[in-house]
Amino acid sequence: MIQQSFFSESGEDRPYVKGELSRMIFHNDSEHFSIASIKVQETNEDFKEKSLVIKGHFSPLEEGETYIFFGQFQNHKKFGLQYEVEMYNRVLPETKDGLIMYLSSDLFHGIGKKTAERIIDHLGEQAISRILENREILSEVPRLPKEKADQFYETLKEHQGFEHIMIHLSQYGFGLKLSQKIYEVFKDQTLAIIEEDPYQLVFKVEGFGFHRADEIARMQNLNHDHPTRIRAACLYMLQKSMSAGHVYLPTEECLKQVDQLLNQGFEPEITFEQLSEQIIHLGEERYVYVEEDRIYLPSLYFAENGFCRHMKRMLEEEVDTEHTQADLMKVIGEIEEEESISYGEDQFHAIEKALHSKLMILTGGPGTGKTTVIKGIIQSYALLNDVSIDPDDYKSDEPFPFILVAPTGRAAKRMTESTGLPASTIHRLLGWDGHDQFERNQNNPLEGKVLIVDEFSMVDIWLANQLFRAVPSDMQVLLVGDEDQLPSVGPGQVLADLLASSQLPSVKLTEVYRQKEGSKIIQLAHEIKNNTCTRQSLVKEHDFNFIPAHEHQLTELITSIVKKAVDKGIELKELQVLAPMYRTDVGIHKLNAEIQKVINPKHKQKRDITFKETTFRKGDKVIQLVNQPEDGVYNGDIGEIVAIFREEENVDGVEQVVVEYEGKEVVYPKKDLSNIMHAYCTSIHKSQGSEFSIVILPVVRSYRRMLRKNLLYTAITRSKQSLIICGDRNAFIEGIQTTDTNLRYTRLKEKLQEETTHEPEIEEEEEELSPYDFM
Ligand SMILES: Nc1ncnc2c1ncn2[C@@H]1O[C@H](COP(=O)(O)OP(=O)(O)OP(=O)(O)O)[C@@H](O)[C@H]1O
Repeated sequence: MIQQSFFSESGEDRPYVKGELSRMIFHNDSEHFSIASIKVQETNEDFKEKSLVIKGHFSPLEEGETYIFFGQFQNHKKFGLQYEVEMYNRVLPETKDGLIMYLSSDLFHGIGKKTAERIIDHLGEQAISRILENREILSEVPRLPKEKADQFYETLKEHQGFEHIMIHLSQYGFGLKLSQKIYEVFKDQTLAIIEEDPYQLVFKVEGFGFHRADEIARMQNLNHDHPTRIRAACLYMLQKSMSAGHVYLPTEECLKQVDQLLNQGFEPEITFEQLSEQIIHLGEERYVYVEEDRIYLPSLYFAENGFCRHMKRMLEEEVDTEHTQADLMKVIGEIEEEESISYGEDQFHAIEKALHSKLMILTGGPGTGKTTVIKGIIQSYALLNDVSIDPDDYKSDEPFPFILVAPTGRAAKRMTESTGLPASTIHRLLGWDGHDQFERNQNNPLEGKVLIVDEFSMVDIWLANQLFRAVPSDMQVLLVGDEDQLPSVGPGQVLADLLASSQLPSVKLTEVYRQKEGSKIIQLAHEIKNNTCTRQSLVKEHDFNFIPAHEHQLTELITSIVKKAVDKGIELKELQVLAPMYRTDVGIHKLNAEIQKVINPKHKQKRDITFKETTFRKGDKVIQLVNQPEDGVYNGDIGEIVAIFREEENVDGVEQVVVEYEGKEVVYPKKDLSNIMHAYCTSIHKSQGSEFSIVILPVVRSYRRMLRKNLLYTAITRSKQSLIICGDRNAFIEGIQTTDTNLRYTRLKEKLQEETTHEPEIEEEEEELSPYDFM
């Protein structure tokens, strides 16, 4: 019995170990991760032992069966030598007699020795792989009734199909993990589908890119004008545009981009008619929604229309108040006395308007009193409606009337600190499951009287729709934000569109109160906002300094500033270097590496671990890069590495890094270290919603492509006490004079202004993909 190779070049030269599976030790369904032990029969590796533990991403294998495993040895400190499997193959009998014995075994009910002989006689020694590729050939076997043939095929597929498919997929260069994912979608149709139309991978397998499918198609000599190639390209372009913040693509733009993508180096060119025809087809199949001259991915189409409908629903309602203007004046007077404050005219107006509006937007730059107004609204509402603002006064089944939320954990924390009331992230409020389900929706709406959303500029169209799906019509909502900050990372520019539509009551606070306390940072922010900032504005003050530096001096300058601050006892979490780009000579990666060298250098008593090109060390400041709700950490959270464990020091037998995020510890097995990076320097985009005592901001010419007013404004407004800008004054001034021309394609403003909203043709619940699936 030796291995039957289904494919001639399945890697005879590759290192392998062949053996009988003696025991499955472990299997994790969601990760498709298995550990098993085998009795070794043969190997081309330098290994003389009789048994071996193998591990990798494969489904449970059958005990007693023989397999050939391709992979590599790993020396596990605790468990010794193990084999990490990259690919495997069940060993089938190769001789005719062996095959007959196998097919007539108990495994295949109703196939006796005679039938097995006939199968091999007619289909040859490659019978198994031939049948798996095309079940119809079983009809060539005489005296094999269809029913029996079907049953035989099903059993064969169950036992051989999966592995057969996995081997085939590995030949396309897919790893076991991706192959599993593909198999889960197409099951036994996998190979047929990929061979006929690899672009189905783009449609059906989450995250599968167009270019990869295109490569497979090329290997299969598929025509460059194959209809699904055109459709997949269109879908790909829409997904790409969504990552750039667009909610839709104008048809013409989409056609242009698809044309560029598809016609590179191909003759004859795919015509405009062919492209249009396939877009119509995509629309019919509901992979896209075409609305006039706009093309949407379905989830964004529903989000934009849904959000717009919710806005209109809220605006149709009146606020049910019985209090008079005199009542309001009285309670505001009481609050002013208690808080020793005298509200400015626009602040008073904001409080009054919010109390009378179902839905209102409050905007304003730093220090204009947005938080002061939020507190004023809550206090006035409580006094006028005779409700308590102490959560402890409410029984567990009695909802607290005020719901305070923000898009990020840090912004929510700041809200709690400034108002003294509980605040959470929007995701948590809505009971997000970490994928695409939200516990709260129109069938299970939020409970409370007043919803206040801070940092609303960071909320994308998709989250905005999810939030308002859960807002009942009798709730009052206040959206708070600063329109001059960067738009949301996700698609849309919801706050800007709402303001531009002029359909919602809004109040803009302009008078700066914190400036009165002598803050140059706030003054600078407002000068940038009002386009009045000049070189003269950049003079040194007690909380601000612009240190000129050439590009080649920058890294050294920044590391020395950080070092001095740390030596003075300033905590790392209070100090943040912010930069716009990752990969230049003075980019985020380089700055992180250099600062680490100075602040947390290699030390024999400090453990470290290297993952890809990064060395993480105990004491390093790190940032979480993805949402990990199961561990309570989210994209943008900053923490510190507090421990590094070796394989032999923990029950999981893998190297681990422990990061502490404000009192909460999260353990990362080595393979998950791509979820974090150093955070001595972070991107300005990631800093949205956070504040730091000290901000150090490098601004140099090589960042030019990124330097924009809203980006620099966002960076500057992150600093609370001290702002140090290092670099080139001219680059800075040019940056703040450059407005973002990368306009986002959204239709929200116009839709809000239209009297009726386009009704989706199918229910929102039918959505399958969310924009986050592509990000
Ligand atoms: N009417 C007022 N009279 C006196 N001080 C005020 C007034 N309004 C606000 N302030 C003070 O100005 C400072 C900034 O106010 P607040 O924190 O409410 O502004 P903000 O817009 O929320 O600022 P940021 O966006 O920077 O957090 C606070 O110290 C606050 O107490």
